[in-house]
Amino acid sequence: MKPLCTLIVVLFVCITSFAQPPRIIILATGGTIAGEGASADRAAYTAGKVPIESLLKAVPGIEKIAAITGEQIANVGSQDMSIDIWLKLNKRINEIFANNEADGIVITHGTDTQEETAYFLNLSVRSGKPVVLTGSMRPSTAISADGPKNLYDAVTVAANTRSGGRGVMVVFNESIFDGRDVSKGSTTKVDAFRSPNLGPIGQVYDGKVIYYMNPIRKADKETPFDISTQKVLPKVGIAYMYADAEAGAINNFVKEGYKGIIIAGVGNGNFNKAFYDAIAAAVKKGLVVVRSSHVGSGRVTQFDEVDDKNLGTIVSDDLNPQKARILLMLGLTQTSNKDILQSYFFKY
Ligand SMILES: NC(=O)C[C@H](N)C(=O)O
Repeated sequence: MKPLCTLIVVLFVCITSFAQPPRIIILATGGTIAGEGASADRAAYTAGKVPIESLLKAVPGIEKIAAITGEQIANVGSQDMSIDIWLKLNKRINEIFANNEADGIVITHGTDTQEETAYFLNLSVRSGKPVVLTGSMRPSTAISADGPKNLYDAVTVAANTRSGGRGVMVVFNESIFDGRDVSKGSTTKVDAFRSPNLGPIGQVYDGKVIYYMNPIRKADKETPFDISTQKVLPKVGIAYMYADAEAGAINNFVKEGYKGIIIAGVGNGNFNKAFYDAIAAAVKKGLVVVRSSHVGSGRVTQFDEVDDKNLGTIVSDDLNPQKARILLMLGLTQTSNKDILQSYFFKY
């Protein structure tokens, strides 16, 4: 009789836990998805106005995918995204997963800096559970606003059991992107995101999630970037190289006490003599200088036209300058050893 009772209890627990819908928490930060304008076009709209409760009301059927709760972390246009908000997001996400409050998280976010937040969280969230960012290109008050569909798709992806262990993702216009490679590729179009080195890792279509690949460059549970006690991050600036550029930005970063500089170089992370001399001086002063490129895709490789050994620079691999800045800021919270920092750029 006893084993039979145990079996019945186990079956009951299994059935009731299977019957539970996935629990998704939406962390809202603002953006055009929460944008509001006076007319049905995009003229003079303001990003980051509408609260998460109203965004959810505009998505019919979303309650059938998951048990959803919303929290307002911030309400800004993502041009005003800040390290403060990043640290707040990181803390709340790690807390949600540590306390088993949700099976997945969706973050609504402006598109301008969405790729940066996605990569920051890809490096710093201590969990393999799904974290998905989304947003929109048209404000909530515009004709054919794309926010409700993107939010529906993002929740669909976050609630899917196959979405775990793929790092932080961006879901936009029915594509699923790896948070490391994704980049904004159009200033205005609804199809705003690209993954310049990989392509999308999957698709979400009519409520179905299909994956084509699994990103391996992610930090997940083993992240070395524990920033739970961090109030600020080491300052890292970006200097943009172009024909006949002067090195004022680099010299200013040194003067202002920055700890690192990313060079948004031309081609394979190249720069002119003015940059070379300023970089050499910055490295002598102890700043970590990383060569990246503003080309938009491809790797920056070591020891080609620039002698990194002699100059004391390291390379970003295929991270664009704004993502290289994030990895260097997080890396510098752990070490200032250039070999270790370079190994981060080849690993993450
Ligand atoms: N489409 C958008 O979300 C653009 C807006 N400036 C933002 O990043 O918040």
